[in-house]
Amino acid sequence: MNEIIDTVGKEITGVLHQVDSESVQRLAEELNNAKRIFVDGEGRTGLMGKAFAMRLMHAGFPVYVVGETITPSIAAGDLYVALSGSGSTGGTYTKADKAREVGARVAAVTANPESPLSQLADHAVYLPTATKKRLAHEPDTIQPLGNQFDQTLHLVLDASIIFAMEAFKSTSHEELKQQHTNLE
Ligand SMILES: O=C([C@H](O)CO)[C@H](O)[C@H](O)COP(=O)(O)O
Repeated sequence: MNEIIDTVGKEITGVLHQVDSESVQRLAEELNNAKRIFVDGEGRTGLMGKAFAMRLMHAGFPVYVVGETITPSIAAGDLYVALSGSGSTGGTYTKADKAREVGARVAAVTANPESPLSQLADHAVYLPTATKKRLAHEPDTIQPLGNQFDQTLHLVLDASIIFAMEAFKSTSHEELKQQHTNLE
């Protein structure tokens, strides 16, 4: 068991060292410049998106998760954050396309820089990880399906919030705590 935990940790550390930090910094700038932020992704990728959206809300960003009951329509000046390891998931691509059509900006986080989503996005962060597709350029992994992408996604998105908080908001831990639900 120790060996598995150790290998998973090494996989993620290795990938994180290859992420272009400037592209993550630019994502943080996109978050800060957006009128409102709409986070989207399917399956486990979408679950990482929900964790990201929750923390953005605590940090004071106007954010929605696409598909949730009270999410309004997207408009010009907003940012659609499209999360997809493959970059080819139909629903995410179609919604990104729609978001651009109405004048919103699109930021993608994906493991495939050649994917349709990467081509469409105004800004893309590339995570050089293994996905469920197991494409030729993807690294080896002991983990199933898109675990390596999902884990890296979670850490990189959290890092982008920390950067945005430090650079643009100076939000204190106490302020974040104030935003945390008190209905639990
Ligand atoms: O749920 C998923 C699957 O378990 C892979 O780990 C994916 O996140 C879902 O299928 C969406 O795929 P991508 O758009 O390629 O991230």
